Amino acid sequence: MAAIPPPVAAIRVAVRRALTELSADGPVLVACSGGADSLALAAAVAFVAPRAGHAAGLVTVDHGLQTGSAERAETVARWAEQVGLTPVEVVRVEVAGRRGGPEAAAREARYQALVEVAGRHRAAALLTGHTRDDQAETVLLALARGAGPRGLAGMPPRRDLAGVPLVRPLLEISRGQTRAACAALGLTPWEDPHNLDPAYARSRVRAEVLPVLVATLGPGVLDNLARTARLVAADNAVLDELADEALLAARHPDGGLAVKTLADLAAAVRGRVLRAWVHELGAPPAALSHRHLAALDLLVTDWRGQGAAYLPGGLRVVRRAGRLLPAPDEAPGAVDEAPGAVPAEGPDPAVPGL
Ligand SMILES: Nc1ncnc2c1ncn2[C@@H]1O[C@H](COP(=O)(O)OP(=O)(O)OP(=O)(O)O)[C@@H](O)[C@H]1O
Repeated sequence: MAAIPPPVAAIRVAVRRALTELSADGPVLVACSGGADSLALAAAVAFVAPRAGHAAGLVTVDHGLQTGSAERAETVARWAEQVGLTPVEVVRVEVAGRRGGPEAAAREARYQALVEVAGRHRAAALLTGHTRDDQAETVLLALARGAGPRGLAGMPPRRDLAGVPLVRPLLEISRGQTRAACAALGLTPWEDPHNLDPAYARSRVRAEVLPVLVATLGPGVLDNLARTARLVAADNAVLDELADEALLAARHPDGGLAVKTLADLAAAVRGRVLRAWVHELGAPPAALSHRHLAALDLLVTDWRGQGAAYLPGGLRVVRRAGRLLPAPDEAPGAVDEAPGAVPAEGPDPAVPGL
C-alpha cells in the first residue's frame, strides 16, 4: 500500500481529532469555497468521517460577485458528490444592499446562508478551513489595530454561530500543507482573486507583510503568532470567568451596577464587566470602541461629577446614587455629587469623538 503523503495524513489527523470532540449527532458540514484550505479539509472529512461514524456533507456559497462563480460552485458540488459527501448544497446569496464594505457584506451573507443550511440539516458542526496562516494574519491585524487581548486571541477552534457549532479543525495546519495535500490528491484548488487584491488589508498582510516577517525573523514566526493566539485565549478565558462572577456581584435590582464593586476590581476584569454589561444594554459590539469603554471606566475611576458616557446605539450611561445606570433621557442634576464636581452636561471632554 502506498504511503499516505505527510500533509494529507496531518490534515486527516486534525480532522479526526475535531470529529471526536463533537458531542451532537447529525452530519458535519464542510463550508467549502473550493480554495486549497477548505478543499483539503473537505477531502479529509470525506475520508475520515465515515470511518469515525459521522455523516458528512458540504455547502458552497456562490456570492455572485465574479464571473464564473456559479460554475465554480457547481464544480465543487459535483466533486463533493463524487467523493461521497452528502448532503451537498450550493447556496446563492445576495451581497448587494447589505451594510459595510463588500468583504464584510459577503461574509455576513455567507455565514447567514451556512447557518441556515446547517440548521436545516441539524448539523453536529459546520467546519471551516481556516489555517494557522489565517490565524497568524488575524493576530497581526489585531495587533496593528490595537485590538487588545480579545483580538489577539484570534479565531477560536470552536464557537457557537447562531446555535450551530462552528469548528475550525485546521488552525494548526499551514497553508503550505493544504496546498501540498491538494496537489498530492490531484485536486486543483480555486484561486480566489480577492486573496490577491491589495485593496484588502488581509491580502496585503498575506502577500507582503508575512513573507517579510518570515524572511527576517525566520520560518517559526507563523507558528509563534498562532501560539500567541492560543496563549492569550487561555488567559482571556480565565479573565472572562472572573468578569462573569464580578458582573453578578455588581448587579443592582434596578438594572444598574454598583460603583463600589466595580472600583474594587482589577482593571482587566472591570473592562470586561463593562463590555459585557453594555452589550446586554444593546450597544452593537462592532461599534463599541476602546474610547467608549474608557469613558465608562472614568465614571468609576475618575469621578468628577462628569456627564454621561455616550455609547453606540444611542445609549448613555450615567453615574447616579453610587451606581452606573443606563439613561435614556438627559436628567441634569440627578447624578452623583462629587467634590468640586463639574456639572453633568454632555460627553466627557477627555474622550474626544464621543
Ligand atoms: N464561498 C464559500 N462557500 C463556503 N464556504 C466558504 C466560502 N468562502 C469561504 N468559506 C469558508 O470560510 C473559510 C475561510 O475563508 P477565507 O476566504 O477567509 O479563507 P481562505 O484561506 O481563502 O480559505 P479557502 O482556501 O478555503 O478559500 C474557508 O476555508 C471556508 O471554510
